[in-house]
Amino acid sequence: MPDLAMRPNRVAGALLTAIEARVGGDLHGPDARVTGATVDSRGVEPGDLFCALPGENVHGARFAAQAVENGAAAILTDLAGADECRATGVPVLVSTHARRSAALAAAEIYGDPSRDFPLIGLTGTNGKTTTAFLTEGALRSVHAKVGLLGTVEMRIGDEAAPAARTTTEAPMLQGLLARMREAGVTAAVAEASSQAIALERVTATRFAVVLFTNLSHEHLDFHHTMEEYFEEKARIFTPEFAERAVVLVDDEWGRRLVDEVFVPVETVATRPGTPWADWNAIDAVPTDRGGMRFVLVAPDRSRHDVEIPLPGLINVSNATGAIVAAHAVGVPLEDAIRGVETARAVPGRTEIVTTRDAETPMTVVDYAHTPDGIASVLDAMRLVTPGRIFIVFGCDGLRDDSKRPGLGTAAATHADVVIVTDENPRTEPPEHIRARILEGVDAQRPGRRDVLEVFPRAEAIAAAVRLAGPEDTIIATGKGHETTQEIDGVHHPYTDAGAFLEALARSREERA
Ligand SMILES: CC(=O)N[C@H]1[C@@H](OP(=O)(O)OP(=O)(O)OC[C@H]2O[C@@H](n3ccc(=O)[nH]c3=O)[C@H](O)[C@@H]2O)O[C@H](CO)[C@@H](O)[C@@H]1O[C@H](C)C(=O)N[C@@H](C)C(=O)N[C@H](CCC(=O)O)C(=O)O
Ligand SMILES: Nc1ncnc2c1ncn2[C@@H]1O[C@H](COP(=O)(O)OP(=O)(O)OP(=O)(O)O)[C@@H](O)[C@H]1O
Repeated sequence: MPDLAMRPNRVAGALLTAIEARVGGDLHGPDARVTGATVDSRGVEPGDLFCALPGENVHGARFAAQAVENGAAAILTDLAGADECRATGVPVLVSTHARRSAALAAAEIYGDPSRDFPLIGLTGTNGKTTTAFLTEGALRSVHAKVGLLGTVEMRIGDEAAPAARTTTEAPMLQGLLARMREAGVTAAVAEASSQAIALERVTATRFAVVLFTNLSHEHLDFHHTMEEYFEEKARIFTPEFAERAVVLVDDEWGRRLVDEVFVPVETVATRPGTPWADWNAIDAVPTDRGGMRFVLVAPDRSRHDVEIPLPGLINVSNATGAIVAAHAVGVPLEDAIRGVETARAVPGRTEIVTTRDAETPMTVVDYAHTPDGIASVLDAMRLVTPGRIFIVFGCDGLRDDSKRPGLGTAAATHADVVIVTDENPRTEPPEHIRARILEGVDAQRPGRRDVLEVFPRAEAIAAAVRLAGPEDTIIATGKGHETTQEIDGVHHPYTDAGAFLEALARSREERA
């Protein structure tokens, strides 16, 4: 797979006075042309505007001198960073809203690339990455070169790079979009996390369509309340960001969003019991290949058969959202359906590691890390499991502590055998994280029947493999596509798929 160039090769750039006019800050120093933008001094290229932003640990202005040494032609910062940046001698643009200004400046420098091809934005608690891959498939059915930006990877046609975060910082996002335009991309899809919206990473980005998947408990360490979390997501359903919207109305938040959307909106219902919407996915049943078959009813009441290789109603929702969003940017409906049916597999999301045979269970790697995600994926696996469902999971350290009991309750409610283990504890004591999850397990299953606490994680997977029979399914959730486990600041090489394969090989040897 060829490496991905993160920026365009040719950039006209922008004058600082033009940027000042757009962002509304104060320019100190002479006018100059800047030809790129970055928030990280280590990634500065000659001619860049270095955006020195306040961080959680340190102010970016601390790195102003290093940025200038690396070739930064000018700096954008806030009042707190102004003196340190001005001491470097390059022109400094000071803005009271530096994050927002950085996004607007980057869009100006790269020539507002999101206006030059249809970009679909996806937001919601669960299903963004899966829907992004499915949407990419739908777009590919008629577009020769498609872009994708999300949690797993950033991709332009056949070139790709692993992604560090769901939604990258605005200057990199604008650079990537400009690179897409230069490379001949004619349609793209991008995940927009709620944190990214709050941190202005998608500001100055124009979405032809924004899609809302669902909302449930997540990131409340950052957003504090569900109300605030919802309001943040709702921000991109306005003319500042979007031309039109597609909203899944399976949950109360989607139904509420429809009333607050300020752009033309199409509604989508994908679950039994959801009131009839513009688009409806009905009669969903599992296929004997482990996927789902359903009927999509279009607004003109025409009926379309859809068959996807992914399990459960969650993926019926994801596939339907992808089809409707792609259709909204001009992909003919039948092409969008065929494209979703044959989309690239999504790494680490309901990904089957081994199918069941006469002796061993089916093993699955997944990325559910919210209570709703765990409940939903276990329900999805139930449809393809004649026996018991084992779940192996933990929770990341230094993230939303309040969701941990909810994870435990969801697992104890929807799985048969619950194995609590470690995920990426980071610098938190792992036993504290496990204890918080077990509080929720106990609320649902006070006697702890079929509940185990096993660590390290590979041992937990091995324990599940020892206990499960051929009719059973073992699902390890929370790490998905990740290739390391972060413990005490060290990233240890580790994959759940590798742990499964090793444990299965060992159990085969023991039986032989
Ligand atoms: C809260 C948040 O957004 N944090 C991001 C922020 O980190 P920070 O504020 O701690 O940065 P810092 O270390 O204090 O540094 C301050 C500034 O100095 C700069 N710097 C730092 C060192 C240096 O040598 N040179 C330099 O210029 C940094 O680029 C930064 O701009 O700036 C860093 C550099 O851009 C990001 O890596 C970091 O994201 C962290 C990793 C993160 O976890 N972010 C989460 C909240 C996040 O964005 N998650 C969402 C949602 C995921 C989901 O869908 O579930 C996402 O979109 O991924
Ligand atoms: N529509 C859905 N509703 C609820 N849960 C879902 C849905 N789609 C997927 N999931 C579950 O959530 C997990 C994460 O899915 P996915 O990566 O597609 O979502 P995401 O929104 O991109 O999350 P993140 O940004 O954290 O990666 C999946 O592994 C699956 O267990």
